[in-house]
This record gives sequence, C-alpha cells and structure tokens, in this order.
Amino acid sequence: MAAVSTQDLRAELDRLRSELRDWNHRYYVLDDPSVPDAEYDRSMRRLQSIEAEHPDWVTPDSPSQRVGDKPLDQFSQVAHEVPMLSLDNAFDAAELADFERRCLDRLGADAAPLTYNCEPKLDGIAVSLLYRDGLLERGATRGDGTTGEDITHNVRTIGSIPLRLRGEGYPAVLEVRGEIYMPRAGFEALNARARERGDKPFVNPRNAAAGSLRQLDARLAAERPLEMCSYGVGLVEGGELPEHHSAILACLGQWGLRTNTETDVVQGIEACEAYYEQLAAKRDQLPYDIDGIVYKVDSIELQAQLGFVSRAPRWAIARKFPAQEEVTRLLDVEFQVGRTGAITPVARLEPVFVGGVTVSNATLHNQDEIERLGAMIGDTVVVRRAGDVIPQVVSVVTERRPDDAAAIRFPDACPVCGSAVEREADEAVLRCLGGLVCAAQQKAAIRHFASRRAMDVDGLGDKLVDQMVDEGLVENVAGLYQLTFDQLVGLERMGQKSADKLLKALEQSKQTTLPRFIFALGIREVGEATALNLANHFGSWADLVAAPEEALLEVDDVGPVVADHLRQFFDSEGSMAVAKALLDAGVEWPAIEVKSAAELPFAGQTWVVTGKLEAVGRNEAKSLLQSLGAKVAGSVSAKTHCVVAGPGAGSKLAKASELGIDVIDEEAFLALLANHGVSP
Ligand SMILES: NC(=O)c1ccc[n+]([C@@H]2O[C@H](COP(=O)([O-])OP(=O)(O)OC[C@H]3O[C@@H](n4cnc5c(N)ncnc54)[C@H](O)[C@@H]3O)[C@@H](O)[C@H]2O)c1
Ligand SMILES: [Zn+2]
Repeated sequence: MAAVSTQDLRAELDRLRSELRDWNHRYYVLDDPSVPDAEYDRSMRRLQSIEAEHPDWVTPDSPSQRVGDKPLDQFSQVAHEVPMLSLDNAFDAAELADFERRCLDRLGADAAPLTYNCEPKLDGIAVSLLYRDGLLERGATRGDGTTGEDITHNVRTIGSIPLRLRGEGYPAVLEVRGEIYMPRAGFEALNARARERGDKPFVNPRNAAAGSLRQLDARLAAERPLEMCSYGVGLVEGGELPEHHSAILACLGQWGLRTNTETDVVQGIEACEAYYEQLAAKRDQLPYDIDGIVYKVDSIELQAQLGFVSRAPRWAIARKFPAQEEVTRLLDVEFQVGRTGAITPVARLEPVFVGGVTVSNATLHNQDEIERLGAMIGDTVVVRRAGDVIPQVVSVVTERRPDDAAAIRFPDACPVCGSAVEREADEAVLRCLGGLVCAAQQKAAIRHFASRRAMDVDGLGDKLVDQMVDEGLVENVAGLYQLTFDQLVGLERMGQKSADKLLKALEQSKQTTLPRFIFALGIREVGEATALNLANHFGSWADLVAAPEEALLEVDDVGPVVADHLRQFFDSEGSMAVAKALLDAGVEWPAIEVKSAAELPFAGQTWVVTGKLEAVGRNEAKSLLQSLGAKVAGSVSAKTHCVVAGPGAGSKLAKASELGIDVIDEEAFLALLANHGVSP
C-alpha cells in the first residue's frame, strides 16, 4: 500500500467525522438510520485508528469522544447526575483478550483471575428509570449521555416496568438502567400490519423501539409491543447495594424489575469467549435481537478502580456478533410466480455476508413496498437477515445512487408462461392469470400438494418437481399418480431405488384425511385451519362442493373472500377435473361424522389462546377447539370460559386472573382434548 500523506489522512479524518455526525443525527435524533450499524462501526473504527496514530488531532467534539446525540426539543430534558455512557467494542477474541490485559495492567496481576458478569447485549434503546421510595418517578432516554429526554408518560405503559417496586430493602432513591426493546415477533407483526395499511414499515426492532418510545402521545407507545430489561444502576441514595454487579442484578430482580435470564458469571476471559460461542449458537432462537455480549468486571470495587474514559467505562466491553444488517448492491430484480399466481419481486444482490450466511437474494414483498423503498437497480441497499426470517431489503442508501441507476419495471405479462397479469383492486399483489397452464404455478401447486402437512409425499423434492414439469411428465397434481417407473428412472439423478421409493410414497399418500385433501388442493387462502373447519362442518367432499356460498359462510373462519375463492374453485371445470382425477386414482379418507353444533362438547363456550404453545401451533389449537364446538376469541372478557396460556403470555393472562377466569397450560389443554378424543 502506498504511504498516505498527512494531508490525505487529515482529509479522511474530516470526512469520517462529518459522515459519522450525519449518521448519528439520523440514528439518534430522527430514528431513521441511513446505513447499517456494520457500516457505521467500520467508519468509527477507522476514525479511532487515525486518532490513535495522531493523538494531537483528537478534539472533544470528535464522534469518537461523544455519546449519542442531542435530545429532541419536543421533550422536557432530564439531566443525568451519573452520566449514561456507551461501551467499548471488541470485534474478535483477540480484542477481547486485549480488554482483559488492559484491566490487569491497571489493577495489577494480583487481581487475576477477574470475575465477569456476561450479559446479552439487547439491541434497543438505553433508558433510565428513577424510583423514589419505590415509586416510579421518571423515565428518560440516554440522549447525549448528560442530558436525556423525559419519556415518563411512555415508560409507564410498558408492562415489564413496575410502577412500584416490590419487596423491601431498596434505596430511597434508585435509578435503574436498562434497555427497552421490541421482541422480534411483535416487530414482525407490527410491520405486517403497517404493510397491509400501506404505511412505511420499520427497518428493524431497535428502530421500532426507539420510534415508539419517542412518541409524544402515550397511547401510541402503549400499542407497541415494548419490553424492558434492567442491567445496572445509576444514582443511588439513601441505601446500600451489594458489592458485586451480579448481586445488584439479583436485587433488581427481587424488586420486580426484569433482568436477562441468559446472564452468567464466569472467571477469566477465556470463559467469556466460551459464553460468547454458546450464545452465538442460540442467537437465532432468542425471541429478541441481540447484537453482542456485554462483559462487566463483577466487583464494584474494581470497577471504581478502573474508572472511565470519555465515552465508556474501562470495566466493561461489548463483544459484537456478526452484523444482521449489511450494505450491498441491488444488481437486478426478478419476478417469481407462486402457487396462486402471485408475482413476487426478488432482489438479486451482490453476495454479502450478513446474519452469519452469504446472502444473494432477498424479498422485496410487492410493488407498494418497492415504491416505499424507492429502490432502483444499481442502488446500494441495506439487507437484513435476523433469526429464521427470510432476508429482506429494508432500505436504500439514496446518497450512494449511481448515475446509471435504472427503474424497476414490473412485467406486463407472466415472466414464466407469458399469460396476462392483473392487480386486483385493493390488493398489493400482481398475479399471473395463466392458472393451470403456468409452469410456475404448476410447480408450486405440486410442491404444496406433496408437502408434509398436505399429502405428505416423501422424497418429492423441489428439483424433482421442476424436472417433472419441465419435461412435461406432470401438468397438475393428479398427474403425480399417473407417473410410471420408466418415466421416473429417466430423470436426472433418479436411480431405480429412489424411483421405487417415490412410487411407494405416492401410493401411501393416497390414504389421507379430508382436511389434508382440502388443504392440499391449494385453494386460495384456505390454510390448514380452514380446511379442518370445512371438513368438520360438511363431513364429505360432495357436500362441501355442493355447498352454496351462504352455507360456506356458516363455517368458522370463512368470510366472504374465502367463500368466494372456494366457490370459484368448485365452479371451475379445470379444478374439478383435477380433483376428480385424484379421487379416481384412489385418494381416500376415513369418513367424518358430522355433529350438529349443539352436540359438541364445548358448544356455547368462548376460549382464548395466548403465549407460545410447544406441541401445537396457536392456529392449530384454535381449530382443535373449534372442532369441539368452542368459539375462539382474541381477547379476554367476562364471557371467556377458559384461557390456554403458554410461556410468554402477557396482558391476556393478567386480565384473566383479574376477572377470575380459568387458565390452563398446554399440558392440561392437551389432556383435556385427549379426553374428548381429539389430538393434534
Ligand atoms: N447505523 C447508524 O447510522 C448508526 C448511527 C449511530 C450509532 N449506531 C450504532 O450504535 C452504536 C453506538 O451506540 P451506543 O453508544 O449506544 O453504543 P453501543 O450500542 O455499542 O453500546 C452501549 C449501549 O449498549 C446497550 N446495552 C444493551 N445491553 C446492555 C447491557 N447488558 N449492559 C450495558 N449496556 C447494554 C445500552 O443501550 C448502552 O447504551 C454503534 O456501534 C452503531 O452500531 C448506528
Ligand atoms: Zn404464469
């Protein structure tokens, strides 16, 4: 590398500072970041390394010396008597080891081995809660570290923040510090609703939490799924706290504050690294986003000896996880055709490492979403991949748009079969009208038909389905049952053994149930739960097919839209010919005995299902209850008969106990179902 002149370095420093200031403003003040954290961190590191080489260039207003940004004017300001600082970062094991070395250099070798408290680094926003004589007096954001925003009205709406501390022994003045965050499921649901309404979705849970907390109207914050996790204390007066950080956290827990359950105490930095590996493996399964681990020297005495630098304590460090958001280039947009003809734009990206994998495709949802993003081909975009949610393009870095960026054109014919496309009134989705002639729809319909929860044909993978359709062996799902051994062994990578196995699996799949059969047909918006309800209501295929719209509407979960899709399917000669061919091929199921509503054991009862159920999904629990005659409601009221509550059940559970309504857990629920001869 050519030597960089001092002048160039100085220019780079100025550019980095101005860029970081700009990003800080977008992130902290506007809650609308323009680049992902990974990009920010790279620039910050570069700035820090230049400043390390030229200590005389460091100024107090450099972004490397500052915390956050100025509070918003709309809020009253709160002065933090004990500053709310940031954290130093370590990006790998070596940097973590350096941290321990720096601590021991200051404390002396006798201090080894150091004991650390390990805590997940929740990705939300830092808050301060001031309790006076056990009562919540004030909630504030971190702001620039010395001055924050008063958000008392909003924090009071968060269920996991106690308005009054429990138990006893807390100091007269206790400032609790922690993170307010939005669990991933709540975030996904919030964004799904925003997309339906045509509103702009939030980029990530951190942003959604920050935006929700900084609402002037507490009713808005109250609607958002926010939670609080405490990880420390600020101002303490009129009382003593224990001498170890881990013990302080335990006290906070006893006083009714939430603390993180993954927290652990370990000795030595190697154990810290082991904790990191362990949590990294669990990261995708956690119900909330974490962007790293925070290690804190556990002894408060040693913390005091180590002290602070300008923006962070010396006794703590954040070991960062690989980023879940990255920047890359949008190379092209392709259009995929799904089972019901829906055409989904898929972004082809310059491959980028994000969320632990290399991503080269991401969903763009639909035309409205592309318009909201304002994306163009050639743009630099932010890609997010978190948990098991498919990668998404969440924003565009407009300031990096190249001159030759091209508009994204939606096709005016199906990209697969060339049929006309249509966008129905008040639908965001564009559809291919080719139906059964469209190879893309044929393939998707066959994959759905064969899937585990439908006809459950073992060994019929996606590649195989593609080949079968491309070679013209099958056009529709009924064609599967006409396949011969000779046809199958003619396919690529299909030996005699696998051909035999597949034919057996197809034969076995013919013994099915009516709900599976209805679901497998892939009628628009008829999912598993609706299929089950239809089967239980009508009892036979013939009665279902003959049912007029009014009769369909009597079935639980069936509204005008679904009834219309059903009637369209039953009135279509093509669809009914396929269904008949399936029955002629020998698809059959045990008869269903239809009970009149009044005969069902739960007739007249209203149930509520809440929290996370392990053995059955919430939708399945709902259909099982309905199959016994119960109505299933979304909220608890005095009319509720019983609540089924899994872990994580929140306000509904509280409401039920307030109203004295029976609550059972999943185990009891399954036992009850079994008593009525029903099992998932
Ligand atoms: N994308 C952008 O444009 C942009 C702009 C500014 C900042 N950022 C991001 O924010 C970071 C800087 O923000 P920061 O100063 O808040 O630092 P930070 O997020 O790296 O670390 C400090 C914060 O960690 C949080 N935290 C979570 N769990 C904690 C725990 N158990 N104990 C203590 N603290 C815990 C607290 O909110 C604390 O304020 C950057 O590294 C970057 O990732 C991004
Ligand atoms: Zn088509």
